[in-house]
Amino acid sequence: MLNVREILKTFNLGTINQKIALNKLSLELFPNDFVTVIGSNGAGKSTLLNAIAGNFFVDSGKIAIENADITRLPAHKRADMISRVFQDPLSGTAASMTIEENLIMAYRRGKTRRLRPAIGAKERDIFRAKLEKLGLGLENRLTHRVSLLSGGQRQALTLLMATLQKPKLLLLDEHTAALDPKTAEKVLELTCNVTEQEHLTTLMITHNLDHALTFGNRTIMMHEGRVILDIKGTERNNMTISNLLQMFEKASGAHMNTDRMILA
Ligand SMILES: Nc1ncnc2c1ncn2[C@@H]1O[C@H](COP(=O)(O)OP(=O)(O)OP(=O)(O)O)[C@@H](O)[C@H]1O
Repeated sequence: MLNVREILKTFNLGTINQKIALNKLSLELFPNDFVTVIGSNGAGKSTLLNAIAGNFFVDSGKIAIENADITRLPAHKRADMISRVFQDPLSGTAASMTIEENLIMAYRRGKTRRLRPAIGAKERDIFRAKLEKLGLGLENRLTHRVSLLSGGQRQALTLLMATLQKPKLLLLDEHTAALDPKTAEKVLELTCNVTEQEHLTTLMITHNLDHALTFGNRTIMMHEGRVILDIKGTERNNMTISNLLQMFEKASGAHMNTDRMILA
């Protein structure tokens, strides 16, 4: 599904600030994989998602989705295939627009750009049905401005918008980290529901080691721009957080060093 082959990304090449953020990293995702990504600060997790989304071109290596080489495809041309949700609940939606105006933009993504009439009754029905599944009562607030919603409601709406047109790949960049624990759990539950219902292939960065082992079917650990562990199947099912930390230390020769790590 996603095939990342030996990608290299160096920032500030030839300067005192030179940094190899991705060091010939390889990763393969299979259809319906939900992979959680953990690692120390500066391990290259966000840079990996940026490379896949096309925020920059990698220095070398190859990125393919469903066997199509996208390595040199600009970000806007990857946007039909790849959806991304960021940490900041304010970043994924347009505050001054209504819920239905936000949804229609996502719904018509990648479709012909000719002038369209206003939102139709059929589209509203689809939005109501999808919003109802979130269980947040937003189906009755289609014409409310998004600025009136809470952070959790906005992040749930962003998630819905990111998956309204089924993406080939969903990238979640610590998308619950800025929410209070209860809301974070709710948004994670919604994430699981939508990825299962839509059979999505997903990469999710998290600093919460419990979430890393609980959600999805695979966990990868990154260190210094590489994937150093890929845990799945029975090994993952039986894994405790303490095992995970031990494995990290053995594979990397370092302590997992993160200012935001949540152990449980
Ligand atoms: N645009 C950039 N310019 C220069 N250096 C960068 C840039 N983006 C990332 N880096 C550097 O690349 C390395 C990897 O950063 P990245 O943000 O991918 O790490 P991360 O694993 O997501 O870390 P964190 O858990 O702290 O968010 C870091 O040393 C970072 O300072």
